[in-house]
Amino acid sequence: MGTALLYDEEMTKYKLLWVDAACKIEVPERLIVSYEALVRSGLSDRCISIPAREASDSEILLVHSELYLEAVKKTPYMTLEDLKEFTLQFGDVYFHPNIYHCAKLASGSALQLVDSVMTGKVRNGIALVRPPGHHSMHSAANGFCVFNNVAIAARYAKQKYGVKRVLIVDWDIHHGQGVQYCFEDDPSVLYFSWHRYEHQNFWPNLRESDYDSVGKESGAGFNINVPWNNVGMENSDYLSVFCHVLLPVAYEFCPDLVLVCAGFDSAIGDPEGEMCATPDIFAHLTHLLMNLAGGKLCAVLEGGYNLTSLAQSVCQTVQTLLGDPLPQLANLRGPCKSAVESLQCARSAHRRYWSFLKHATDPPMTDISTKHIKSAMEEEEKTEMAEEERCTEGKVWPEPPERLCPPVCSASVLPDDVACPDGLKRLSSSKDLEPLLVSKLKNRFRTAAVDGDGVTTFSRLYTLIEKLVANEIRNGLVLVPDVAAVMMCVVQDLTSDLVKRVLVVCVGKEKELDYVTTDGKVLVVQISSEDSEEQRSKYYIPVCLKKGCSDTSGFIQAVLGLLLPLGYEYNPDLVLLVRMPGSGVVDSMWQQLIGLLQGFAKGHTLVLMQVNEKACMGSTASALLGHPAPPLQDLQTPFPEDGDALERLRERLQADWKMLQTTS
Ligand SMILES: NCCCNCCCCCC(O)(O)C(F)(F)F
Ligand SMILES: [Zn+2]
Repeated sequence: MGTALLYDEEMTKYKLLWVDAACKIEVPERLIVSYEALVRSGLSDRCISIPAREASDSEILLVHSELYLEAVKKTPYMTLEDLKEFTLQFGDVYFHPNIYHCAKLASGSALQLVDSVMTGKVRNGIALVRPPGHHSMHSAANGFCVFNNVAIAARYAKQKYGVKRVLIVDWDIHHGQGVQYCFEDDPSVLYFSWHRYEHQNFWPNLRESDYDSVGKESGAGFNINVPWNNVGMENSDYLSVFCHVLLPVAYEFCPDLVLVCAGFDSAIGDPEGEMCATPDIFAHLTHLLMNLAGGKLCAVLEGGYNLTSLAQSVCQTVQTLLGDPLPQLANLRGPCKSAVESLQCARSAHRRYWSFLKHATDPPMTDISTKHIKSAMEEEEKTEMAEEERCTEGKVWPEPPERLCPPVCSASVLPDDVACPDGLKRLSSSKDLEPLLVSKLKNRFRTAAVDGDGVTTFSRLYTLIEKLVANEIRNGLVLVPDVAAVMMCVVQDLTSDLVKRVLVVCVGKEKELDYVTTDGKVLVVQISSEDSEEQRSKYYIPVCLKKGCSDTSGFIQAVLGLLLPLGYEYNPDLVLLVRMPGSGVVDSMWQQLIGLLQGFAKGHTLVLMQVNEKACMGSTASALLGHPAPPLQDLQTPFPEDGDALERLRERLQADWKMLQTTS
């Protein structure tokens, strides 16, 4: 299934008609450069074009009052003076004779996108719209917004398709207070927003944008605010909040539909955000949401005012929606102190509502009243920091790297008597191994793993790895008689010259890994039921789940809160996913894991499985081919000892691995 693209040039046909410093950045070119970048890069041709339509009155009334709608209806007939007068009653927004028409098209586009996804016409999609929506309220326009496009879409999806749970992720740099007000008492809509806040010194300067606004009445726990109290946030800060706040809650919430308030003013170069995250971060933010709700994801444009970073960010988002390999994010150095404080506050504010956050620790007590003093000091500190160090609009950043699709998506190396799963390309050709390597294999493994056909298996396996590294193949599946033996061998010899860093994810445990490299060329994360007595090295991380890998709650918590942050920081060139026989891992969890690991090493994942587990080859192949993983159903509360152990493990490791930091 494809990716929908909604765009109508009619939505470029309104603009600011008078002088207003607050509104001058919201220009038609925002939409034009975004769409043109998609056309120039060939991405628009790969999307399924869906026409925009006007939202009807009843659809707009799902969120807004009749009073407000009737008032806006009059604006097309207003004189310039009337429009100015009408605008005065609202904040940081402007009206234009054609904005009502465009606002209906913007909301209608979001609804068209929901229809296309919910009817299965497409898997996911994006609507490039203006005016944006997330600030507009029941009876008020605000912050360039007239109708709340995403809030209307959420209500529409529930009403028309009986969607039970909607997740709204708002990565725009401003707080979508309109969305928060709309759903704050509604447990069926989980609203997550991060936003520049600076202790209430940044627009819209609302006390209720802080982390302690968690929702009201039955909606308590379903509103998550992560305030950024400094500018200059980077990729590490964004990913840390996804791994340690949003994703654990999102997986526990288990939404049927994901809507994204896709504002790109949170990218580097934007005059509003003044952040430093690069456009390719949106490739990963999108990817991390794509295994929720069976892949049903609707992104709707909100803000974004630096036309260069906006266009790049839109392309990065669309390329991920299309399933292209992800760019490697280099030198993630962990969240800054202010970000750790924000994420720790958000986690502790939500600890009582989400079992996946149960072990969050409280931030050191700094009562709110001292906050403005602190921020003044930080302000002082920042100005001391050389001005050019901070991100300003003049900031330059590298073009996002090209994300080439290898000619072959998924290859397999299987024993001759095992049928190849649909969609996988069987690798039979294999160049002969150097005799030296064969003899090394032979004398290292006297087991059957390296008898006659064993050498064939090895030579095919090495060929597969060479093709992965050469980006001729994206990922692969290998079935062998003895997984543990082959893994040891592959890892030892692999890191010779072929790849610089291998992330080995070992699911289940047969026996102690009797080697551990300490040079950092291999990072092993082993998830199993047995505790490993001692902590070997920074590069061997055993995660123990009391009930073993069949405990999906514990497993997904370890993946989100430990494996993902580690993987991002380690930034491997190859991921070796080893499924030990009898691990007991649940199929949907296995597919989720493969899906999430695609975020590393440009998707170069090599799955190693034992021949006697060939029954799960089908679901493995499906995940490797990029099909969305099935939702993790009815997740139980994780076992307290596992939650505690994970928290302790993070605290112990965070000195070496900055991305594990959740406590300041
Ligand atoms: N220096 C100019 C001050 C501007 N203050 C208003 C900012 C509005 C932001 C709107 C947005 O970006 O959140 C949306 F997504 F809605 F478009
Ligand atoms: Zn914004």
